[in-house]
Amino acid sequence: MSSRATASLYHMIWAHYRLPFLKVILLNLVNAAVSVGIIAYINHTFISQPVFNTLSWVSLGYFAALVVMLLVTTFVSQYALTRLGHKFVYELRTKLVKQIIDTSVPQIDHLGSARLLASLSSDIQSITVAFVRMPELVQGIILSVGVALYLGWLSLPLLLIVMFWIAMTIWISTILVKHVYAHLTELRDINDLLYQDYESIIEGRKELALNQHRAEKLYKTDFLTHAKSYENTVVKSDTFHLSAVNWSNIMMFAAIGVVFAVSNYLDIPIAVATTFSLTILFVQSPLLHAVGAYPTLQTAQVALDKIQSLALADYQAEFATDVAVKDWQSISLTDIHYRYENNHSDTPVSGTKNTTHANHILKDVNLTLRRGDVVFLIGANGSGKSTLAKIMTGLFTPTTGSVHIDKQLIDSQNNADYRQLFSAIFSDQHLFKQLIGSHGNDPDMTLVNTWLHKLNLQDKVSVTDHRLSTDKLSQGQRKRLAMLISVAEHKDILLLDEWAADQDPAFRRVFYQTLIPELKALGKTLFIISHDDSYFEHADRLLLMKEGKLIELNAEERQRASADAISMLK
Ligand SMILES: Nc1ncnc2c1ncn2[C@@H]1O[C@H](COP(=O)(O)OP(=O)(O)OP(=O)(O)O)[C@@H](O)[C@H]1O
Repeated sequence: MSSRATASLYHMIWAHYRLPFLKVILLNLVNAAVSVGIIAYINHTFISQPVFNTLSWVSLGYFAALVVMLLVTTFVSQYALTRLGHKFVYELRTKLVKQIIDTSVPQIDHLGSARLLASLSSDIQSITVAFVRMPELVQGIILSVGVALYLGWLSLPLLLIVMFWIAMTIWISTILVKHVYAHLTELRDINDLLYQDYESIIEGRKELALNQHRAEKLYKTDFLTHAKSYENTVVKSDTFHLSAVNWSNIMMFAAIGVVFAVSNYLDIPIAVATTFSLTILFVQSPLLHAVGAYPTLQTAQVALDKIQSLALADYQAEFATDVAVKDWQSISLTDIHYRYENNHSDTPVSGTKNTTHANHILKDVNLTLRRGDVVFLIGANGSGKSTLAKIMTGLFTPTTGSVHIDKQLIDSQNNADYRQLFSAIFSDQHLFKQLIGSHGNDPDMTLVNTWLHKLNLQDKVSVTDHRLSTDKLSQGQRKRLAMLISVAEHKDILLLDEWAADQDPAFRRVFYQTLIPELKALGKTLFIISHDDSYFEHADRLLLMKEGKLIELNAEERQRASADAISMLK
């Protein structure tokens, strides 16, 4: 493992938890001092006594007191480190979730839920395990240093030889551990692939149930390959880890032989050699646990690197709950171009030259939305309507061009505030069961109950403590429920992306003829993406999106669109 890579985990702990960490180190030092005290006491009182029966009850009493002190200091120091570790993990988890909330929608779309869930579950888990094992590493190191000081005081030459032996042991062990790290990094990448498989299996459950060939292919070709490769890699990783632990374990026993051989050669008293051997046996377990804990720190580092590679937004504690401009009159989109970052197709869009704008989904879009407008946006599939809706709502940032609310430019500083003006219902709407009113207050229940009836949901859904009783509804009913949630939010602008497409003809008529005027009467500005040519007359303005270009239709064109929308879209 590169020391640069590990540095960042330690750096993070040091940067944010310096004081508590120093407290933990201090507690470990006390614990190491008590441990060395016990060894010194055994050496002085038990081993170096000329005759064994000179031992008194008082000496045994002191020894028992030292053992109790060791018990207490070990517990207290480990407890302090464990608490610190879990605090670190809590803060990491809570910050990560807030960062995901604050990260731009295109970046989250790009990462996909599988990668994010892998980080939220397995990366956090890895870091937690590392912290649970960290006391062993810290205590092992501190204890070894404390014990080395005592042994150096007893016999420096013997200590130097023993240290050389242990250093050689650890050096070879580190070479083995490097392989562990390489396999752990590989394992983490395989974990991402496994999460993608889990996602496909859960999200595609209906398609897989209907097509067992696809299920078999997904299971055998993708999932089993990834699961097998995980198994192979984890076995390799564990083998190197076990080899490192066993190598260290056995070489520590061999060190006892070295101690006696060297003592014999250098004429070092047998009592000193015995103390050395006893001490090696005493530190063997903590030292080996420390060596064993090291890979978990490496896994944590891999996890931390993975979290950092998600390129999430910087952490900030606050939520953007202000509104950019309260009494706004217009929103203007000027010279907007938009290109999806992951759309690497070099194929020029038909009829266009391969200029720098060739792959742009939106091309030179200009639009002013006035307060109170009811705007319909029509256009062929894939023409860019939803993309425009996402730019209008501030969910996407235009590749070039600008968005203004009145005279104020929307930029990264005020974009989150600007978005608070909108409620939107997209095709992949997520239904939150908790109703929220304007500015995060409780919803106006009179309004909610009225709209529950208007949306004809009164027999399906009830609202208790501002919570919807269910979201297990048909697709069309779910869209109506989304409308209820939006009405309760009481935002200035409501954006509907083909909302009526899932409604039956009777309710579609209710929507265009009754609900739109009522929403307008509530003071809302409506931006509605629609294919329903028989209702275009209900719009104040009709816009047409054609291959990424936006055109506003005049009276004559609107009549043509209502009569023959298909010819207009072509
Ligand atoms: N996440 C994405 N990554 C890359 N390209 C995308 C992405 N989403 C959409 N596109 C591209 O952008 C184009 C416009 O998509 P958009 O969803 O805006 O169309 P639309 O007019 O709303 O279509 P529809 O009527 O089918 O909903 C599509 O042709 C597609 O090629």
